[in-house]
Amino acid sequence: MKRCDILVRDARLRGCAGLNDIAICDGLITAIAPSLALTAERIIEADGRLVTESFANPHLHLCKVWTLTMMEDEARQNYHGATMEKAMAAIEVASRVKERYAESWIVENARRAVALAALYGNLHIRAFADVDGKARLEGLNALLKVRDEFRGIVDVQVVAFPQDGILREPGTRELMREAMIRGADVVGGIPWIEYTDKAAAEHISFCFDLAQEFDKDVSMLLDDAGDPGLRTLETFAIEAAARSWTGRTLAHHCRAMSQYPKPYLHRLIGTLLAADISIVSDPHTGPLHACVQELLAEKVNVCLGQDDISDAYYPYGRNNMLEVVFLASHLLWMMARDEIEQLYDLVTVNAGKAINVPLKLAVGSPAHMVVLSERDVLEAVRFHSEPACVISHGRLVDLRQMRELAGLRSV
Ligand SMILES: Nc1ccnc(=O)[nH]1
Repeated sequence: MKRCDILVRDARLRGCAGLNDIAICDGLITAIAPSLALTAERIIEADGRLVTESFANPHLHLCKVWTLTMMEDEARQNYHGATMEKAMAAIEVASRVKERYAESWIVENARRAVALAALYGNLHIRAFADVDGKARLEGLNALLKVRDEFRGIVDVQVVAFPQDGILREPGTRELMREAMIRGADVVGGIPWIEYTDKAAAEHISFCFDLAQEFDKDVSMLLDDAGDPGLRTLETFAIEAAARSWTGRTLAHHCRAMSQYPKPYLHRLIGTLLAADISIVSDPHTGPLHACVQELLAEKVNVCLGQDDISDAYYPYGRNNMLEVVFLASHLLWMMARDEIEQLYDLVTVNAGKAINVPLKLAVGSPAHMVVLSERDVLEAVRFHSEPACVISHGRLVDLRQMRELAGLRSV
């Protein structure tokens, strides 16, 4: 009888009647069919439980995780709000912590957050490291280290992120370039916080120059406040199309979109589709959101992110993407059965596409998957509990070790 590395028996798959076996060999899914006649190094009895591709988090400020406790009490009230003032206040409070930035403690915090991600089957993270005069390259160096530690378990894409702006902050251009030389995976940006539209356009143009020079994807936080006058998403989309950076750009937040006049929104959606831009919305750090339903209806690739874990912007979070779906389901009032299924796609297939990681439970795909404890998507979202098994790159993740690294007691 033929042999494979891992055989998952009697898995329930989304959209499939009956149960299937899944064979994994050399990191790939090699067969999916009922009752496969194979032996394996490891056999996992799914026993009718739901098995899907693993989760991805396309937006996490990983250098800031667990910095909330480093802030004074009064500053902790400044969570992200709908207004420009509140958004800027959170950035300002977070920025004070950065004077104390040191690679050593950021590594420890980030390790804990990435281990939590592994526990929840969240195996691909686009992780932002602040790159500016205060943070210097401490956060970036820390995240590069953690990326290497978790290689093969959780894939971390490190984004060089000019949190305080580029034109506003002299010296940031040089730091961004140095970050790319040191091995950052993605060029980040935040043009909406520059002082003028002209400066925002220059910010975007600088980031694309860097991305083209280093052949990297671009991820930008855009229009992150409830002001319909913020329109850097459009400038970003036009630039992406002009440079043929098709499918290589991800737009984060875009909250202002919820207040755009409808005719402008529809024109904008056309521009997004032309450049194949993905949009990630983070339900936790609301209250305003990109127009998720409208974008989905027009076939824009939308996904959901975790954004923050216990920092100036958001006090909770644990890298559990089913928890993100649970919250999004309430905030977006997407609770019909087909809508819950759609939300599940936003943290699996769509999230993977947004960060250029193919996540699909199909023959020939890399074997990144979760064996959940529940039997269907509705129950999985209801409980948003830890998967029973997590497989990354065709290998079983040691969940006991991940619990330890995450600082949780073993059960
Ligand atoms: N939610 C956010 C976290 C970090 N930086 C931001 O600008 N926003």
